[in-house]
Amino acid sequence: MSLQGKVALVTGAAQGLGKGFAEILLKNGAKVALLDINEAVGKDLKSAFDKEYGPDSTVFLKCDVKSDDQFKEAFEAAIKKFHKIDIVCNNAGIVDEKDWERALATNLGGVIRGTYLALSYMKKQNGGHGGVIINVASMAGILPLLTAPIYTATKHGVLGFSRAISDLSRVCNFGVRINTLCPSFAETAILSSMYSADTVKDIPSLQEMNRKIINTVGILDVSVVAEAFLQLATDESKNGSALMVTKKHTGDIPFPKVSEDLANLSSMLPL
Ligand SMILES: NC(=O)C1=CN([C@@H]2O[C@H](COP(=O)(O)OP(=O)(O)OC[C@H]3O[C@@H](n4cnc5c(N)ncnc54)[C@H](O)[C@@H]3O)[C@@H](O)[C@H]2O)C=CC1
Ligand SMILES: CC/C=C\C[C@H](O)[C@H](O)/C=C/C=C/C=C\C=C\C(=O)C/C=C\CCC(=O)O
Repeated sequence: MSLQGKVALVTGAAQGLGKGFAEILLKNGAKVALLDINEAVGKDLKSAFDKEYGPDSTVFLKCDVKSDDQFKEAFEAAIKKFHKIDIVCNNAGIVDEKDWERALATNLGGVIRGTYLALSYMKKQNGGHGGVIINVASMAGILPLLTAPIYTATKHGVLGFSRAISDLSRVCNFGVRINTLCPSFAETAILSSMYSADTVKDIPSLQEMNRKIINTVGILDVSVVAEAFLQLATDESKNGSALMVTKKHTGDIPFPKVSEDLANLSSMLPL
């Protein structure tokens, strides 16, 4: 699928991975609504993008993904500006092991809200013309990160929700592909939480453990994660995929699809 003339909406777009996703979309000819809770950094990014891609290629919309109202208003503003939405990337995420309800509402709640809103505008049954949703989980959505149990739980939730809703979208012919991105550690501001999160900051042995984990698995460039994101957005065979991105390789996680699950239901359940 070519991105020329397509319209994307990216949450948590002001910096880090979200900024990388927005930039690769712009480079490939899409227009992008940049949603973020951080207005100052988001507006600065919009100004930088204006110089590179022209002022009509992006819009910055202040939006807290924990708020139903703000999220809906942002979708409406994006559609008012660009007249449609083809691609939604639910990327906003935080580490907060202390205020775990905030972490849950942002990382998992934000993805659920964003996915349902995107479907309500894009699915064919509502008069939409289809599209693609990319939800950002993490390798911590597949493996347990013992130094961040809340973060791990939210990302396992993102992966489980995205797999189920993508199967639903396929079975109900919504016309919307839903894929999940599972990157390993990437070079962004969130990495500082490895040493400052409430689970680790007072426990030197856990900080040391984090250091060892990172030294072992390495840190990805944002550009590598952005390339994987681009694959999920443009490759129309990716429908219900969960793409793992590590220093060693980028590849689909071989989960069974719902049809296979149903065919094997009797062998999977203790009936
Ligand atoms: N950097 C990494 O090592 C990895 C990050 N991820 C995930 O990628 C996503 C992006 O993270 P990074 O770019 O690394 O972090 P980051 O901290 O650099 O950027 C996160 C962005 O999300 C925004 N944000 C936070 N709460 C928000 C809210 N309630 N509403 C709207 N925007 C909000 C922030 O203002 C910031 O611009 C997160 O979901 C994170 O969990 C996944 C795997 C690896
Ligand atoms: C407190 C956490 C702070 C930041 C973490 C990040 O946001 C990120 O989401 C967490 C990433 C967790 C990664 C966990 C494990 C990573 C493992 C690997 O990269 C390697 C694993 C398998 C290798 C298989 C292969 O590449 O062939």
